[in-house]
This record gives sequence, C-alpha cells and structure tokens, in this order.
Amino acid sequence: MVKWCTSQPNVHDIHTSGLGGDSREKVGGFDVDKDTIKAVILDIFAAGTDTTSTNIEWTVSELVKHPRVMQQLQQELTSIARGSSMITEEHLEKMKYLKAIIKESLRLHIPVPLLVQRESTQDINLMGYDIPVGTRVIINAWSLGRDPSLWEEPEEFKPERFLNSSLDYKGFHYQFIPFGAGRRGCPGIQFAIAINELAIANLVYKYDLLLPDGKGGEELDMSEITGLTTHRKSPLLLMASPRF
Ligand code: HEM
Repeated sequence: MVKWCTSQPNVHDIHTSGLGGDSREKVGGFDVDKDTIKAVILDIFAAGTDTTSTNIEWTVSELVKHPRVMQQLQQELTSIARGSSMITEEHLEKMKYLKAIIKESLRLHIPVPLLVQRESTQDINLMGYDIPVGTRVIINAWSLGRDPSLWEEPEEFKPERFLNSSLDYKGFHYQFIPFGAGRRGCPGIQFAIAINELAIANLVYKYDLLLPDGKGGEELDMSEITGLTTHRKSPLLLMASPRF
C-alpha cells in the first residue's frame, strides 16, 4: 500500500508498506500509483549519483594537478575548521575558495555535457537561424563552459575567476549552466552542492593526496570519455596520507 502524508503543505512523505498493491491516490491533482513512485525514485537515483561522483572525481583530479590550488584550499579549510575533527555544513558558508573551486570544476568538466532535449513550441528565428515548431533542440553546455568568446583562458583551471564574481550555476548566466536552466533545470542542485562541498572539503582537510610512484600532478592524464555523463578516461588512483 502507498500512503502519502500531506499534513504540511507541499510535504509528501511516502510510506511504502508493500509496493505490490494497486493503490492509487490523488496528490496535488495528479494520480500517483506504484509505477509513478518507482519511476520517480529511479529518476532521482539515476540523476543524482553519477553526476555528483563525477564532479568529485574531476575536482580532486584538478586539485592534484594544481598543488598551488590544493595548498590554498587546505589553508582555507584549516583556518575555518580551527581544529575540528570534521568539516560540517556550518563551516561551508565561509569557504569561498572551496566554492570557487567547485564552480571551476563544473565549468571545465561539466558532468552532463548535453542538456535534456527540448522541443520548440513555436516557429522562431534565433540569431539568424529559423527553428520550426516541433524541432528537437539540444543545448551543448560543455562547449558553453569552454567558449573563448565567453571565458578568458577557458582551458585553464583557475578557480580565482569565480572569486568576487556574481556568476553562478543557478540557471541565470547562460554561459555557465551545469545544472541546466528553466522549468526543467536540475531540482537536486542545492543537495548536490552541499554533499559535494562536504565530501571534497573533508577529503582534502584530512588527507594529503598524491599520485603514486612519486609522479607530479602535471603528469596526470585528464582525458575524458563522453557519454550521458563525462567521465575520466583512466581511473583516478591516489595515495592518501592523513594530515593529523
Ligand atoms: C553535480 C551534480 C549534478 C549535476 C551537474 C546535475 C545536472 C543536471 C542537469 C544538467 C539536468 C538537466 C537540466 C536541464 O536540461 O535543464 C538535471 C536534471 C535532473 N536532476 Fe540533476 N544534477 C546533479 C545532481 C542531482 C541530484 C543530487 C539529484 C537528486 C537527488 C538530481 C536530480 C535531477 C532530476 C530528478 C532531474 C530531472 C528534472 C526534470 O527533468 O524535470 N540531480 N540535472
């Protein structure tokens, strides 16, 4: 049986005791049945796991490749955490450099390179191009993030470009839309950023991360393989030594 608790407005707490039933209820005017709930859960798992892990892997790769940035981040973490055993959400707000690093990593290594397809609802002429009604439109957010007419030295990893800048990923600055934009933009954005900030901050706060066999960061292969999400071509293998 599936039961939705709607005691608070807009809060739907799903109780699933035996999803095998045929129960169907109306929530906010929509029919909700077993298949809908399964689809939503699968959607959230599929959309929320590969994207976040990819972003963590690329961010750590860039930090290992740029020891100066890694060192500056460790300084920020140490000075804000002040001896705490863990970085917590309360610390995150003050971590401007960490936030800039994650933005820069999302720009250069956008987890979802092509946004979800749209269909035009009317005939339109856009910058000289005729787009008839019913055309499938695919936005290449990867190339927007690396466009030399929009970014200075777009191929370089420079978190500083986001310091003292109002540019963010919430879908209002179209040169930087790692979470998409508009009504179908990513609903997991706040959650994704919070967990990735926490994961990266704690990893770098607690460990020095180095390539094996005494290799320097500049030797790290940064090739990508494209797919629905953009992964590293070779797995990231690192040695972690505790900092305290
Ligand atoms: C770094 C992490 C993430 C990135 C880069 C990301 C990126 C995206 C992008 C680009 C889209 C398509 C938006 C569009 O076409 O305008 C999307 C959709 C979506 N994302 Fe995320 N996402 C991330 C994490 C998450 C998390 C953690 C969740 C859930 C817990 C989530 C749930 C969803 C869902 C359900 C959709 C489909 C929305 C719809 O079609 O209405 N995402 N995401």
